[in-house]
Amino acid sequence: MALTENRAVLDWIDEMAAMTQPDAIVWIDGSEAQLEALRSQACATGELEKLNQEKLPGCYLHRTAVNDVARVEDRTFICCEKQEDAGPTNNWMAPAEMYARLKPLYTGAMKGRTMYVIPYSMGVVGSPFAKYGIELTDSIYVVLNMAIMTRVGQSVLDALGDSPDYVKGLHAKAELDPERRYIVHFPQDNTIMSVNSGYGGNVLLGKKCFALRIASCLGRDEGWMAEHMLILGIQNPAGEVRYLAAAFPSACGKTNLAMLIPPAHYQEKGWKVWCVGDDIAWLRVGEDGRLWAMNPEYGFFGVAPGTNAKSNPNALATTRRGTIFTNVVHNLDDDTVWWEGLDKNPPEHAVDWKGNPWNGTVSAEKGAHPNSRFTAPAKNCPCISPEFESPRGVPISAIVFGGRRARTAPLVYQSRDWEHGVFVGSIMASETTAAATGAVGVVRRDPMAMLPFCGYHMADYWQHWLDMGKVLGDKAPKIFNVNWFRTDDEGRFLWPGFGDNLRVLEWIMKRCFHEADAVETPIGYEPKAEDIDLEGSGVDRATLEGLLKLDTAMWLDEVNAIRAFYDKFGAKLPETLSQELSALEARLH
Ligand SMILES: Nc1nc2c(ncn2[C@@H]2O[C@H](COP(=O)(O)OP(=O)(O)OP(=O)(O)O)[C@@H](O)[C@H]2O)c(=O)[nH]1
Ligand SMILES: O=C([O-])CC(=O)C(=O)O
Ligand SMILES: [Mn+2]
Repeated sequence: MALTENRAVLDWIDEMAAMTQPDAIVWIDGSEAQLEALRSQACATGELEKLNQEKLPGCYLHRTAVNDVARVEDRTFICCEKQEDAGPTNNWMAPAEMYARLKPLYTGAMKGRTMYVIPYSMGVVGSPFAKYGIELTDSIYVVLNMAIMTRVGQSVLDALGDSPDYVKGLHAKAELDPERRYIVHFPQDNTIMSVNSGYGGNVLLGKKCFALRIASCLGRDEGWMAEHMLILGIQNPAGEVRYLAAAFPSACGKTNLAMLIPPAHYQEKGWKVWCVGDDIAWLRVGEDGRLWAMNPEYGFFGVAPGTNAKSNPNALATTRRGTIFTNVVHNLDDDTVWWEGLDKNPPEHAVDWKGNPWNGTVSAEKGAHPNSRFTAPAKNCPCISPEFESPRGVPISAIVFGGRRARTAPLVYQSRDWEHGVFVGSIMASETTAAATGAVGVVRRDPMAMLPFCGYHMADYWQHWLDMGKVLGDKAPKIFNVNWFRTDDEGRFLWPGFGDNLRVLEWIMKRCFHEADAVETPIGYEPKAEDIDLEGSGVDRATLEGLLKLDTAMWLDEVNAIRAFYDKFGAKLPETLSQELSALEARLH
């Protein structure tokens, strides 16, 4: 039975059902009883496996198809009327053409299956900043993941009332055919269509599809920003909590930074880090003129490999109940899960992510997929911020950009002002990871970590950042860039990373509150080596100085690479950014 009388919703569902032809339609009301029944059903069909309920209560394992393990950027489209509005970094097709192409793929796709109707909210239900969506899917796995990642159910429909203002999402697994896989966004229609995939980033439509690609368009039109950013609060020994938002590309450390545990001597002094969000931030100018950030999500869809009791005990603790694991190792001895980097004891009797028998003590092959994930409730996180459910979010003092750069980028630098900071974000580059299909370890430009997620022309997006800076004026957050991934000649990381990153965040926060000095360099302001606390880090002063060092020749090459990248944007490139590039070049000479 329908859970709403909203005509716009009911008519759309009728239309989608007529096309996909499901045997039944089930509305997700958000009740635990309904979700539990779906879990049992998914276990009966093998879609989920129930794990050891003593060690991992409420936890389940799922495997995707072997050719469906990451976001597919080459099959992701932005379908606005004019190609120039999608820009050179997005795949584009005219909406009418794309609708026509998709129609046969969806026609009859749910025959013999059930269509689930998931009403969901990005943000606290009823808050003025929340936005609502409805996802139609034929996958129980999607329903159960959405119920962790977003707020779902009747309350969302009640808050929506009879408004037509919601984002439509249609997902069908179809044949899981990679040749006919499409992740498509129609910004003018607030519509998302995903077909032939069952991997989270492609099918949990509230996440990248809505909260970034569609929301970035809404933000442009409505004067706010949707960003691929974690949000965290840093409590200093005086008890003050200051917030920052940080954009790193996929699999470059957002979840880890968001849940950071301070080094021992920081803890002794009273430092604490609070997690508000680990992947997406919606940022608005508050009544006080400052920039406020809220996390529209309700859970974490985190990278499993590398997560362990030392690197990220908070993330690990978060995954110990109510979590769905995808494409990790199933340890048959005690019915738990394992992944590379969890500990040094890979299980002997296990099943790998492909579903094959696997013996971790002898196998040369990885047991978990490098992009295997956990879907865990945010409330499980031991350091979840008391402001997590605050409808207005938290005030942001610093914005931090970062990526994986083996050489060029120093450990940290501060931009000269907002405009220069936008430039710093626009020139971000990072070595690619397993979070998207394609080669790993290749340097690519990933402006503001939004290359795969910006729903419109990237140069217009940069202009939007510049415009936001004008509105914020002297209340704008300070903008920084970090790089935890610099390596020595043998390819070893020079910086310990993880909890030790707080040493850098401390300097960043002090800069925002005029409590620390800096050295001016051609690329921006860097810390004096003595202003980074190294006590207990295992890093010596010489190494730190190396981490902060600039190679002018390398940066001049970088200038050329940036110019070539900027050329792609033609006349739309904001004048301010080309001026910033020339100014950087002049300072380097
Ligand atoms: N060397 C080093 N590795 C790190 C650090 N932080 C995270 N990593 C590794 O980077 C990988 C990805 O980290 P995450 O925190 O999951 O990345 P993310 O940005 O949240 O990724 P998405 O969920 O794809 O957006 C993991 O294998 C981590 O172990 C760090 O400070 N130093
Ligand atoms: O969307 C996904 O698949 C996971 C994610 O957070 C990212 O890739 O940034
Ligand atoms: Mn992400």
